[in-house]
Amino acid sequence: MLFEETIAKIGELDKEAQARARRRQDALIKPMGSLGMLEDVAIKIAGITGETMPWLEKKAVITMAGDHGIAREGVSAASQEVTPQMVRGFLNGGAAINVLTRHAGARVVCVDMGMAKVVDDPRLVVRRIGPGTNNIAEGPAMTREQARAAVEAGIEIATEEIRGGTQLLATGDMGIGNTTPSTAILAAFTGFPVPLLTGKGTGLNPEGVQRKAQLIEKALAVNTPDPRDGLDVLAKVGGFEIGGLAGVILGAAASRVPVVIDGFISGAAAMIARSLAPRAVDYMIASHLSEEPGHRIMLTWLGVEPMLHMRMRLGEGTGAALAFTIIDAALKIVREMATFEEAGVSDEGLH
Ligand SMILES: Cc1cc2ncn([C@H]3O[C@H](COP(=O)(O)O)[C@@H](O)[C@H]3O)c2cc1C
Ligand SMILES: O=C(O)c1cccnc1
Repeated sequence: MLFEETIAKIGELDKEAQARARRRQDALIKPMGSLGMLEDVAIKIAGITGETMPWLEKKAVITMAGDHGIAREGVSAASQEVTPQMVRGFLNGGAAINVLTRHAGARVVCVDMGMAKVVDDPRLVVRRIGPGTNNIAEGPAMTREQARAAVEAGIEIATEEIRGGTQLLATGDMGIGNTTPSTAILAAFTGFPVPLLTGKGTGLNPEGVQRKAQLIEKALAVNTPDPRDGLDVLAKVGGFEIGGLAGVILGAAASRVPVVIDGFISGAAAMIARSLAPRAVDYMIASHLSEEPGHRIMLTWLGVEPMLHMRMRLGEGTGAALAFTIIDAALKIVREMATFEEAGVSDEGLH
């Protein structure tokens, strides 16, 4: 029931808080709207939290790991062994996501949603749905029950974090091969031609990208995911970490906590979340535009605008962690800037 209850709990944004936040922005000593997305994101967070001058001190990136049966078809430049190896890297603090979360004053929570191999480490949150998904070029990635269990695990993890005091969440991923199911999800929802959406991921050559696109087309033909049914899309062409991240987004939205969406894989999870609960989009903040060619189409479909253009294509939550620093800046503007009245600056002609 957690799944249905969480979806039912996702409410509208607080329009009055947003109007108050807008008025505050317009009272600050700057031309109206001149801080662009810094203004927009602060107003959005006011709508989510109900506070005109919010401050989100405790932040966490939930980085979920999973493996993919289709990795054995050679859809990635890297081998599947790298998934657990990188997870150890996250736990030991030496990966890009560790550096960027430390920089942003945030934590990383690393979750095993279903790697092929078990990593035995007490610092790892273990919510394994299975030892990697099935090969989507041959049949469904997982059962509908597993898809639901993955989403519910994500909801629980987000809810526990929030209960522990976390005020800003973000999504991150680790799973060799996972740009392939993410592209399949994007194609299933948008109907765009697969070759237009398929990118090099970790670094495939052009022939590799072409083969990857053919395998994605095959996965869609074999499985015929129903774009009106988010759980069906997740079960047929998704992944355990993608389902978990969709759950993190839904759990955050149900608790009125903003959730920063990282790159391409997190974007696919956001598409699943939106299809399950359209209002979940109101709680999403898009961090950056990935180099994956389908990412712009993905964000347009979601109806969110990325804050950063850094030519990044890593995943792990790295773009989201970087976006935390921009969100901090946006919220400091609201709290620390003087108003026209306080500073004795004339606003004649500006309002
Ligand atoms: C060393 C290494 C670290 C990573 N960290 C994130 N990814 C990223 O690359 C993978 C997706 O790309 P593809 O679909 O091409 O496999 C995911 O694990 C993603 O998180 C990495 C990939 C590698 C090789
Ligand atoms: O945009 C991303 O998140 C991404 C792109 C390529 C490989 N891994 C992640």
